[in-house]
Amino acid sequence: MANNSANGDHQATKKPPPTPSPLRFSKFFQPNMRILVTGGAGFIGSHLVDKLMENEKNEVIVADNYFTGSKDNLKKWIGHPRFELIRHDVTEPLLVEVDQIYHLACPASPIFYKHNPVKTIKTNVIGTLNMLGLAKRVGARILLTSTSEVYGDPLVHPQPESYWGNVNPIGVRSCYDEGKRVAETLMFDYHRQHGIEIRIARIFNTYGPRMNIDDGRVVSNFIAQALRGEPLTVQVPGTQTRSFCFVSDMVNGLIRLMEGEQTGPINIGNPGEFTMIELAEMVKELINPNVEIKMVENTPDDPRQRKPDITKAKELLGWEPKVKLRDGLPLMEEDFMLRLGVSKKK
Ligand SMILES: NC(=O)c1ccc[n+]([C@@H]2O[C@H](COP(=O)([O-])OP(=O)(O)OC[C@H]3O[C@@H](n4cnc5c(N)ncnc54)[C@H](O)[C@@H]3O)[C@@H](O)[C@H]2O)c1
Ligand SMILES: O=c1ccn([C@@H]2O[C@H](COP(=O)(O)OP(=O)(O)O[C@H]3OC[C@@H](O)[C@H](O)[C@H]3O)[C@@H](O)[C@H]2O)c(=O)[nH]1
Repeated sequence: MANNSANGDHQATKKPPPTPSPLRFSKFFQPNMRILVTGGAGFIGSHLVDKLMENEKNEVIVADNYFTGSKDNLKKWIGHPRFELIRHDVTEPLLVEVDQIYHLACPASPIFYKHNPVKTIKTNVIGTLNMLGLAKRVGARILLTSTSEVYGDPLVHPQPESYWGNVNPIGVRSCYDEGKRVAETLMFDYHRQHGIEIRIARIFNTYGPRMNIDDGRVVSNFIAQALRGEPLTVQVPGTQTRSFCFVSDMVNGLIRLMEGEQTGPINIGNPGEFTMIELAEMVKELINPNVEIKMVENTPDDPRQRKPDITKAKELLGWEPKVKLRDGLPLMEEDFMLRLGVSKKK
């Protein structure tokens, strides 16, 4: 009898191929993109996670030490098959297999970053080194959320990315602003020396739902004070300016930067500029016309003016903010009313 296999005809002996694991066809276990978000339990991070999770092809891993963030911000994703939450401090190395890293971990409110300045600078320097080491090992693209604070108390106004800044290297804010400047340096050195794909966003003041109620930042302070019927505390002189970006605009800008071809640094912020007195008056008008505005002491090295030049973001990313301060404040008020358990004060 002819041996079928001898003439290359394997018909008789051929076994069917092994059945692939059913997981191969599950959308949950075949993500196109595994994304690490450090600081993902915080304010901006948790909104970024919400947006990334909308895409069924993304698997999202959050690493956070809960210093200023909370599991509460991520509660709708806990237990989801495409989501993982790790209690982890970025000053320690992290071994995970990912394609993209959004590196946000760092306290952002001045009262929190000044609380333990040595830890803040370690988070910025050692934390960023660890995340760059991870990016290098697994070939991931990494985005750093730097800050407008790298411009310090700026002498150029508005601030373009080409401005090198006016930062006090030994002041009480230095753990944060110099920390972020070193983090930017590390990003570029890893890029030049090791070819790591980097993205740097310089974020300007961002506000929105889920900010910590007693976070200490100006928008959350004023809204909480207005809802509690307490005086709005404007720190002297009150003529200092900031430009406030709503968090949904910020998240869209960060994703646009990560997905595009530009390393940055690129300013992401809303150029609408307000003095702190103007902000207090707007909060009073929109939220509680009965509250007082009270002038209080300021802290050292408070930048006197801040407004992003977003020409690069517009031209290179096709991004610009959409939500005006006047429209964003009521969205934040709703969230604060729920969390404070209070009703409208009008
Ligand atoms: N919100 C803004 O106006 C603004 C402006 C400029 C830059 N940024 C940057 O954006 C990022 C997010 O800011 P945010 O406003 O969401 O602040 P946030 O404080 O709400 O979030 C920071 C998150 O990082 C976590 N974290 C802090 N140190 C950590 C560590 N060592 N290891 C692991 N996790 C750690 C915190 O627990 C928190 O969840 C920060 O990098 C901040 O510097 C924010
Ligand atoms: O109750 C308050 C709180 C703050 N302020 C003033 O409001 C201005 C903004 O202060 P915030 O604490 O909100 O934030 P800052 O702009 O100083 O720093 C922020 O900058 C960009 C990010 O990197 C950080 O989120 C944060 O450091 C300051 O001039 C401050 O003096 C008040 O007038 N009243």
